[in-house]
Amino acid sequence: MKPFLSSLSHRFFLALGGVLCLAMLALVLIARYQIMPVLLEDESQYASTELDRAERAIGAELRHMGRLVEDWAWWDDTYRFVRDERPEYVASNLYDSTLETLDLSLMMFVSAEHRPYWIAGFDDDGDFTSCAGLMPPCDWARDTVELLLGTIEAGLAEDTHTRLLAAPELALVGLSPIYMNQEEAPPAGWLAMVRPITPMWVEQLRETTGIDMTLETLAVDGAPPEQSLERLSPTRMLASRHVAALPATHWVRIAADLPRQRYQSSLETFRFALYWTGGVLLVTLIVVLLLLERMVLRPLREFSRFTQHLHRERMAASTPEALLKRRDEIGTLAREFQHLLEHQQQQEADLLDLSQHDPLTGLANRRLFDERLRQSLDESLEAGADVAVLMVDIDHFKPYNDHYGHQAGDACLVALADRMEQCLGKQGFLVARTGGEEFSVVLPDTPLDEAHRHAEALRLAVADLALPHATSPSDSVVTVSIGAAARGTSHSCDPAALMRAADQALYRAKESGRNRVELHRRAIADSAQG
Ligand SMILES: Nc1nc2c(ncn2[C@@H]2O[C@H](COP(=O)(O)OP(=O)(O)OP(=O)(O)O)[C@@H](O)[C@H]2O)c(=O)[nH]1
Repeated sequence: MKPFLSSLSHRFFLALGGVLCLAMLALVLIARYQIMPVLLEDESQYASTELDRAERAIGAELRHMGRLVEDWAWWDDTYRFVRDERPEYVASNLYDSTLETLDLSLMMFVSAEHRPYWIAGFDDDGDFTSCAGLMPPCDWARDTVELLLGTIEAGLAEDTHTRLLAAPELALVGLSPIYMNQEEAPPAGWLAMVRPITPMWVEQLRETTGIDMTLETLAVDGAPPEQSLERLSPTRMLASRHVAALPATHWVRIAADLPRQRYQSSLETFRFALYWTGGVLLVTLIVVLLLLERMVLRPLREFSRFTQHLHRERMAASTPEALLKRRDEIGTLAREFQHLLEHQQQQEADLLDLSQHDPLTGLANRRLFDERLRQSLDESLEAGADVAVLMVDIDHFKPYNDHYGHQAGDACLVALADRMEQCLGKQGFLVARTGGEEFSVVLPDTPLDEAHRHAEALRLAVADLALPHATSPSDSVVTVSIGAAARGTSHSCDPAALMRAADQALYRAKESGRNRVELHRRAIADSAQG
């Protein structure tokens, strides 16, 4: 089985998949370390703004409280009342419906000597009590009264002063010095008003601000963190802020339950962008792979199939037309490959030609002659036909060479080869140069007598060339001696035996004076039989 990575498409798939994963990882990291912190910071600012609004709303209530306490404190009747000059003040002003109307749980008049002068308010059971000082039945107000007296003594209430009260109950407190016509100090006393922070009051604040807030008391040593943000769920968060209150060790915690709408919508937008980016990258990956498959891999596979076919079949095939026609790099490669292929095929043909032909005369060489003779013998045996061979040898060629030179000897060989080719080659017989000055001819489907006629014609044709041979002891021109043998239909023999028979006939021709044809008429024995 081929390894997975040996395929280009697999490698591209892995590489592009890797790029896709890296891109997605980069997006996730950007989201985690760049976008999310910005979103969370934006959310913190939103929470801070909402807490500011809540605090401003409470501040507005406190200012309203301040104006109310000032109105009463700077009223002449109040001034005279705390100076013991208007005893009917209590009966005409300090009754339960007054406090109910003003939404107060306690009103306290303090004398210039910092003593509770008059206390009016609702006790823990909601009963209205009114007392000339801190005494029964106004004992329920002791803690608040002492806390407020302490504040006045600490000099905090030289001007109108409002604070949140955290204990003993959650309330708004307004303190103001009592003056006649807003004259300057010393004041005739102080007036304190306490407005309880009831669930209804908080509900009103929620409606006014649109913020789902709660207020609660917190008693801690030291200052609590000014602001905190707790993300309760993907959709809700709890922002809280601590506001200083009375007594000094206490704080009022404003907690706002806020929607995480902005964060959620930003997150949604980002997720949308992320999914789209991922989707686009994925589609790009698929398109790139498809294009790669179509434009590169498929032609390459076709090319590879072609070369495998070429290798297997060893045939003179041509590169597929579709590849040759391409205008891209693969087309260039295919055309270059085709040039190489043609060049190689040409070289192979040249080599084959060289390996089968004699370079001097261009005739078939011994290798091709042997091959063709064996083929002719096999075919004629099946067809029941004769096969004849001629062995042709130039007479006295050594003296020719010696006299005219080797080059002239070569020219003589070429001239004789041409003549033999004209004489017999044109008739379809294979003429071969099988030795230095020796030629052989194979004559398929030719009985010995007919071979004799061809041999005789050849001998005369050579003599007709009239190539002068001044040093020949037997003639004045170049002549040849020919030995002929044939394998009849009645018996079989191997090529060597047939050639030996022809050679014996040639020997006799030489012995008998040369420039003649001799036939081997006896039965030819196979080489194996000796
Ligand atoms: N020029 C040339 N001479 C060749 C070539 N091949 C063989 N020869 C010569 O052919 C001659 C053959 O001589 P021999 O075999 O002695 O016989 P011959 O002189 O032809 O005499 P007979 O065959 O008996 O008639 C030698 O001198 C070789 O050098 C060749 O390619 N070119």
